[in-house]
Amino acid sequence: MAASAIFSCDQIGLDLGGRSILRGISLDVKPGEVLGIIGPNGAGKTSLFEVLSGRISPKSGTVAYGGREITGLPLHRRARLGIGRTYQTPIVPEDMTVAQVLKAARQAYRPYLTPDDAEWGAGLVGFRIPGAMMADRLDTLNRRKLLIACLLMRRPSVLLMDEPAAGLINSEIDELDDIMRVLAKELNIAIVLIEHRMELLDTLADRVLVMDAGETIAEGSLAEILLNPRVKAAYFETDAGGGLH
Ligand SMILES: Nc1ncnc2c1ncn2[C@@H]1O[C@H](COP(=O)(O)OP(=O)(O)OP(=O)(O)O)[C@@H](O)[C@H]1O
Repeated sequence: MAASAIFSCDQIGLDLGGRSILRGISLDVKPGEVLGIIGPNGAGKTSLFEVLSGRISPKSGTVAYGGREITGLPLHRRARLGIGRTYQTPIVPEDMTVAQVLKAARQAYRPYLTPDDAEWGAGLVGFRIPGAMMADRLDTLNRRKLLIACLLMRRPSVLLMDEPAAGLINSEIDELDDIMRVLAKELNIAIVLIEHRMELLDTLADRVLVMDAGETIAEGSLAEILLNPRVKAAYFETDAGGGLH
């Protein structure tokens, strides 16, 4: 792990359903840095997030946060350390108002947070929906904003974001892009971002890691990885099937 990294994994191996899903995946991210992860469908990106967030234990390898090994720590304990995760589909509770969701997040665990904390989190993502609105009536962008606000009020130092732009139109993606830049560059949050939109990675990612079939095939700036022959092969060979994801 690089000396200044806040979060890292080393040589992660994972088997699921008797199949090898991840082999030898290592990465690290520094405060304020955005690390993009791309790769074709089935490359193992989401499985890697399962391991990084603590939902699944790897077969081999380690995960570390702030210089401390946390491989055996479950999801809720990692959240308390300051590692937040967002999912591809922004699922919000069906029977709660926006205010109730924010309150539940404030009181999910100690220390309980104040309404000011929640307001701060909501303000950072520009979430301006009245508290009385039912959360399941929100559009995709506002669902994402609400869920990110719930994480931000805890002042996380690492965010694992799985395709946060999925289901958004271009103007919304631009807004999200601005929000993420503020989180990384002004709040100094380390962000690991699964994203297949090159435009978003181009403006946001400091480095990009490319996965294919459970392995890392390239890592570097977006310009560098696009010139990499293995990346080109993975990109063009899978293009008919949807390209990089
Ligand atoms: N619970 C599971 N049991 C068995 N195999 C699984 C399980 N979860 C995922 N896989 C397999 O692991 C491989 C990696 O899947 P994963 O969803 O991590 O890839 P991905 O890169 O996120 O793909 P996508 O871009 O389509 O989301 C796939 O072949 C998938 O079928």
